[in-house]
Amino acid sequence: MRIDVVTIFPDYLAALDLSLVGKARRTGLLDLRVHDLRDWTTDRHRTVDDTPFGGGAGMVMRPDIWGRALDDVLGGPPAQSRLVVPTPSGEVFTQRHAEALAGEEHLVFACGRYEGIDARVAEHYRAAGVPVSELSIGDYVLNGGEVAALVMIEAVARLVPGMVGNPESLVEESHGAAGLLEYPVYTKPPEWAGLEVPEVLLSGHHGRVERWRRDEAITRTSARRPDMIEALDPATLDKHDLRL
Ligand SMILES: Nc1ncccc1[N+](=O)[O-]
Repeated sequence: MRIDVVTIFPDYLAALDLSLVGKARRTGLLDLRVHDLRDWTTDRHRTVDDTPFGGGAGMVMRPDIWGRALDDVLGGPPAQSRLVVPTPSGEVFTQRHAEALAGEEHLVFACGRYEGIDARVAEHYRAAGVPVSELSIGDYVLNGGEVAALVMIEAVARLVPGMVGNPESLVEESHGAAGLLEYPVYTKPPEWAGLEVPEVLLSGHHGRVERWRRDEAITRTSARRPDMIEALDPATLDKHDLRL
């Protein structure tokens, strides 16, 4: 998979050189490239924004600059690229989106700052046949799309086959295939601060451990995310032998 990120703060994406994504880059699983939008400016001040038509506070990022940058970044191989625009006005990014994006050949993240990117940019590329996803990581306002891009890239990259050591661990985690929050986890020492590890986990009885974990996942999800319980389809409940 190839991922390009276009931003006026390329250093913000330096975190991607660490841990999972850093390893993927070294092993070639992930071809990740970060570009400075200002490299496509032509004026002395390397300007990327201007005042909004219709008035209002703040500045809007110019379509012509973004157009030159995205034409270059989208233009090369592979043939099918998806443009991802992190924005608070986007569809909320979930694990389902991460799974879908992990199946793409090429993702291009356009990180806007200020009041955002001129709306014609997304419109232009959609009309040109480029799939465009305007996605939000949550209902709060950041100063730009870079942090959101980091979040989405990490969520996507770890699903790329070969990225995570034990793919099995991807199933049980929160928001995983079962559509539930993960059960509580424990490790040594068996007693800490006067608190014991649940007896069943020390029993060595795998069937009972599995049952306890499933029940804990349901209890936790019901308490913290009743919306997720509502969204469960009966097939999932059956498949994972879950009883509400
Ligand atoms: N929440 C956000 N605020 C600013 C830019 C992008 C954002 N997002 O969620 O993708």
